[in-house]
Amino acid sequence: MRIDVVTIFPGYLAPLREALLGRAIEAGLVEVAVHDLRDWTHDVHQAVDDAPYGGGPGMVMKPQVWGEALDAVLAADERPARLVVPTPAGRPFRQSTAQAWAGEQRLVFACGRYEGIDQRVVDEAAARMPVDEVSIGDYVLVGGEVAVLVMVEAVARLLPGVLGNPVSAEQDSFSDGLLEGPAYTRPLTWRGLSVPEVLRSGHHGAIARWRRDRALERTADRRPDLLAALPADALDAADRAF
Ligand SMILES: COc1ccc2nc(C(=O)O)sc2c1
Repeated sequence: MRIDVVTIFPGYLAPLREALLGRAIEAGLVEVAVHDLRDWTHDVHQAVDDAPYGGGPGMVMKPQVWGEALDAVLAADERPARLVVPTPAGRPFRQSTAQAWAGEQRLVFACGRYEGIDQRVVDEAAARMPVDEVSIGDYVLVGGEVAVLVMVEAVARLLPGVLGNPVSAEQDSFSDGLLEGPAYTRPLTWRGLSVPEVLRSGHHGAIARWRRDRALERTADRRPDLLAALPADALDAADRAF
């Protein structure tokens, strides 16, 4: 997969080259290119925004600059791309979104700032490629860059070879519709708190059952909406007995 990010703050995306994802890039498992939107300005002030039609607070990012930038970035690689535009007005970004995007050959992220990007940029792009306007949560950031860091990590960790243990991704929170339960490691007792006995029993069936019960318990307590959204056949008799 190739990932392109267009932004007026390229430095915001530096964390993409750290740790696990940085190693994946070095290993060639994923390609990441970050582009400075101002490279496609032509005036001395490198203007990327202007006042909104209809009035109102803040500024809107200019369509001409974005149009030239996306044309150039898309032309840099022949692989078909999905354009992703982070926005507070977007559809929710979920694990299912990350799983769907992990199958893409190419993702191009357009990071807005100010009051956002002129809508015609999205509308014009949608005539030639898939476009997703997405939000990472019910809060408002200052720009799209942090949302891109979140989404790129969520997608990249699903790509073959990126995670050391692929089973981890299969046992994530949300992968089975439930939140993950508690996890423990050594020492056996820490500040008077001990690891649940069942986890030391070596009884794999009992351990699996305990873990499932803790996941159900935590999901019911913290995200009852996820429990309600589970397909009818997702819970077996033992789950229902819990
Ligand atoms: C202007 O660009 C923005 C501003 C806020 C914002 N908030 C997001 C979110 O997902 O919460 S994406 C995003 C993009």
